[in-house]
Amino acid sequence: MMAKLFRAVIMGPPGSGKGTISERIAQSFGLKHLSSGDFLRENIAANTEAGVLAKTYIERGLMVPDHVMTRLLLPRLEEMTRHSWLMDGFPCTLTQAKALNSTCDLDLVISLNIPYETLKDRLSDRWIHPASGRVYNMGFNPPRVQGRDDLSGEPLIQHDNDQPEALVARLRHYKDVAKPVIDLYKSKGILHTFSGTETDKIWPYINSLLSTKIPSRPETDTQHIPLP
Ligand SMILES: Nc1ncnc2c1ncn2[C@@H]1O[C@H](COP(=O)(O)OP(=O)(O)OP(=O)(O)O)[C@@H](O)[C@H]1O
Ligand SMILES: O=c1ccn([C@@H]2O[C@H](COP(=O)(O)OP(=O)(O)O)[C@@H](O)[C@H]2O)c(=O)[nH]1
Repeated sequence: MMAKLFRAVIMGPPGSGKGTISERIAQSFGLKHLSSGDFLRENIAANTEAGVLAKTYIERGLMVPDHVMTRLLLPRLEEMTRHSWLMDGFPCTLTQAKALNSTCDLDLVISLNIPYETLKDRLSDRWIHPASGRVYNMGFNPPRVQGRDDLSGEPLIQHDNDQPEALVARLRHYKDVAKPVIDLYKSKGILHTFSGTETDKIWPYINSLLSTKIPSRPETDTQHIPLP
């Protein structure tokens, strides 16, 4: 008999380790790691109508409007009827959370609470492979060849909005928009918050929580796939 499907969301400010932890969860528990950022990048690369629109916001360092995000993501999530998944980067706002709520019942929400100094240090040293969204950090998980993506060998870049000058505003914005979302999930009794400065120390707690919720691996495919 197939195990019950599991739906989870991971939230946290920029640099809190959502992508890093999502990869570990995907590998350990066989959930599909869905990333709003990867999905937007794919739509931009494919020049879809929504992708072209989203690009105009992302290029200016702005969030993509709620109606564009929900129109893009919800139909894709509805198609994922046979998979357990972990969503990273969505919902970001209360409007997005309410829209997601009307589409599916979440089992669990992970919220990461990481000190500002840690976020600043990590992001000022974050290197990204733009085509895939793979992230590196020169201390924590450096690429095999400096400045190059491990799989494609293509150059890595840094985002201007990861630098300390832009970070304060991004964090303030995150706090404002995330608070009502966190309150919503708290009131539903599905919110689990993890605090700390190192993913390696937080990970065992997340791992043991998920082990109580997902008794056996629901699927064998451990690949990180962007949404179909
Ligand atoms: N749920 C969302 N709502 C609105 N805009 C979004 C959402 N998810 C992603 N975006 C947009 O896509 C961009 C890229 O997202 P992505 O999550 O890859 O990177 P990011 O902004 O560097 O986030 P983080 O620093 O948390 O990893 C964001 O900067 C934002 O403009
Ligand atoms: O314990 C950790 C976890 C993450 N990172 C790095 O911090 C940056 C932000 O992590 P991620 O992209 O996973 O965070 P997100 O923005 O998705 O929350 C990346 O360069 C990671 O390599 C780190 O240095 N130490």
